[in-house]
Amino acid sequence: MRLNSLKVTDFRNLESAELTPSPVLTVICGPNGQGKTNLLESIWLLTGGKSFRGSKDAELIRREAPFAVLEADFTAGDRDQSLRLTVGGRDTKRPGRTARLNGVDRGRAASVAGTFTAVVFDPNHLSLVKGGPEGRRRFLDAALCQLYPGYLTALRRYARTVAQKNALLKAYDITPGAGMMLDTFNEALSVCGADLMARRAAYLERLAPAAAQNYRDISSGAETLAVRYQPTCEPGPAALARKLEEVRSAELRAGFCLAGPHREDMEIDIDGQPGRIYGSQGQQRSAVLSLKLAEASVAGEILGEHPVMLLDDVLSELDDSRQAYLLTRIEDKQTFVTTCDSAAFARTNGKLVFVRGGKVSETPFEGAAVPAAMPAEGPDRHREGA
Ligand SMILES: Nc1ncnc2c1ncn2[C@@H]1O[C@H](COP(=O)(O)OP(=O)(O)OP(=O)(O)O)[C@@H](O)[C@H]1O
Repeated sequence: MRLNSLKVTDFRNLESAELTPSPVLTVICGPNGQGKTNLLESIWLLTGGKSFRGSKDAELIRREAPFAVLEADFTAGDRDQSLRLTVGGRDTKRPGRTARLNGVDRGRAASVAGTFTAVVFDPNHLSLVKGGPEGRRRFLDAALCQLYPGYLTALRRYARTVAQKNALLKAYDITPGAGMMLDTFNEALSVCGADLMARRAAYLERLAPAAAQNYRDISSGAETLAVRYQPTCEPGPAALARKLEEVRSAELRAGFCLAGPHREDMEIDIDGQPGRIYGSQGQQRSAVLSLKLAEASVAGEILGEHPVMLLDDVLSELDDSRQAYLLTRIEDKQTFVTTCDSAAFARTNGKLVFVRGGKVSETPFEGAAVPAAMPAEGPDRHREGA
């Protein structure tokens, strides 16, 4: 997957901006609060997904403007395509996000999901290592939903059944025929739960070695990362049914469902120790980054098209050699990195793009600090065509 050009109008603080990225690495530089993440977010929205910042559509439109427009040319497989995404305000004829793909009106932006694909790292993803199991389950489920359309349906069915079972457990003593109803719920949960577990296990079997390799590369072989699935029980509906039977009386006491995919976790060890407890900030960041890069490569293997990588503020807390890995060794996947670290500008062999006050330029803004080590603009600075 390759983004060839992007035109942004009235999106957040980007009144009118154009970007011609490198096919490999583009480093988006600028001080805090200038619009770097906004530019990255605009690329992400081309996927048809919601903002990775959890923002509402109306917040995406430049203040006082009626709507925002994103126009992109990209290559998927061997095919050049164009996508126009409009974010309409409440007062416009078409509020919300709508899309035109190759000149054809496709209605809601979500309908183009899967056409332009990207994986994003933003600092909130650090909770993948630092936070509780829920975030790790969400990571797994979000990745699986992208890969297998049926997964979302199965997940929703499972969540609905868990909610119904929880309601029953809470009112167990006053519900006629509660025992039989509980059996029925457990039977349904063991079938659809085992299905989700099988998908998660198969996905992690591919993700874990890829993430471990990425971590070795980022840390120059100095440290290891191990990612392990912690399933609720052995695979298969029969094992899950047995597990649900085992916890039956505990569930009756607790008043909610205690076993199944909604209680699982994924263990993330750095150098043999739980990363959540013992990992340093830089190690935790490297671990999340390794997982995100692995998510993209597994998606690339399964879907036959490597997603574009969007790495927001990924360099902070990383030492020089880890930064160098990101700034110079990304070789064949299109990647965008934002940074406000002016020293990073000098070290990259990617294409530099400068953002200042909502304006985007391929040359530094007047008065901007540019390190002396930075060589003059020239074709060998960029790895285009690499
Ligand atoms: N809807 C909007 N209309 C106008 N400006 C907006 C809108 N939404 C956000 N902004 C502005 O965008 C700016 C923030 O941009 P962005 O988040 O891209 O910063 P950044 O360059 O990534 O900074 P940092 O390095 O601190 O992460 C803020 O000044 C904010 O006021």
